[in-house]
Amino acid sequence: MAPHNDAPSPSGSYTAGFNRMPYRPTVTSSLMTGHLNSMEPHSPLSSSYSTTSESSDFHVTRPLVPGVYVPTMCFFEEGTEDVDTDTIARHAVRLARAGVTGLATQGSNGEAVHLTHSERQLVTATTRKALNESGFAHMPIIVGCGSQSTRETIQLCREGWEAGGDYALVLPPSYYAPLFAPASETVVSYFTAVADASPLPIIIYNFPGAVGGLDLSSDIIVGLSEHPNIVGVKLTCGNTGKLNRVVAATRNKNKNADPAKPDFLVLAGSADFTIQSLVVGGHGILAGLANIAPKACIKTMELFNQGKMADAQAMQEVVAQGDWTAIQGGVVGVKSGLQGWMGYGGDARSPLPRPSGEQARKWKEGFRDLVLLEKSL
Ligand SMILES: N[C@@H](CC=O)C(=O)O
Repeated sequence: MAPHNDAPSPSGSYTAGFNRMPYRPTVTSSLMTGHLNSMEPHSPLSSSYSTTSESSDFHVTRPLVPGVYVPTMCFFEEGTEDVDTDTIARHAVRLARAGVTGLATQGSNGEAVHLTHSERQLVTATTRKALNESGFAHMPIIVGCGSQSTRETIQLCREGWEAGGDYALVLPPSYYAPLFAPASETVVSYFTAVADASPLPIIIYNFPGAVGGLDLSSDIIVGLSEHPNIVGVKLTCGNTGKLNRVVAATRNKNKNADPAKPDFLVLAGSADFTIQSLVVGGHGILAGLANIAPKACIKTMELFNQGKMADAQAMQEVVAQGDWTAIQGGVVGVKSGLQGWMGYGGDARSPLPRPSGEQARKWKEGFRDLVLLEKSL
């Protein structure tokens, strides 16, 4: 896939965390609502994180580096189901203080499908503001932007940018997948069109379970990685063979690349295969379980990186067992677990069910060993 014509020359002065040429589509949309304008999500960073780019259109981007990224939960007021900005802010700061590398709003745990466009912006802007005000202005926010049409996905990317996001996590559309042109053609043209137009660099989201089984191959992902505005992938498919192929094919695109800042970030999409993905060259995780146990997820990576394999494996076993509860319970079970152990979480938006007392006890119990480990760290 040829780089887009608008890609600037290699001499560009871009300073973000991936060692590639910057990509600067022109952004003309202005969808800020009153409450977002008053929050000024970008302003606290305008000096310390500005690039010296020739284009004022280009969004300031925080480095995308290896580590643990958390798709944050979205919280709602009891009764009204209005977005609970206080809890969203508090949760973001708790995760940041635990030491995670970045957050993702509107990932699979963020109930994006339950939110209006303006609510999505409110969640992202609230998260940005909370991080900025608590000393984590450097921390990147990835915004879930996948939608069923190319047009709406681009709009969500623009709105995510306006709300203070740094990267867009994009699922392929799936509702009309049986009508897609031969093999991968429609999916490739979708990601290319979105990447061409998005002010946010794109992270491909491969989660077959969320898109009717549509599973992007390593060939497709590696091909898309050539686009200057596609900078990473989250693989929730759990296929570490694919992860290995993608890492191998996207490593060293830039011969001067800093290994701490990979050109193309390859993340495991679930905490239950953290060290398995690190073994084959992965750069970390973007995993819902870190809402419950951020320190255990970080420690698992650290032990592996320190070469303490037996300890890393022992910790991975506890993490994988906890993740089984998260996988079975989904957003309902993770919120219930948070409520049971941390005293906040509440319910998912209707029509997702409220857990019964017995179910709540089951979700809490499923996280017991993991939470005890977390509290010991
Ligand atoms: N199990 C996944 C679900 C989505 O990717 C996660 O941990 O986030």
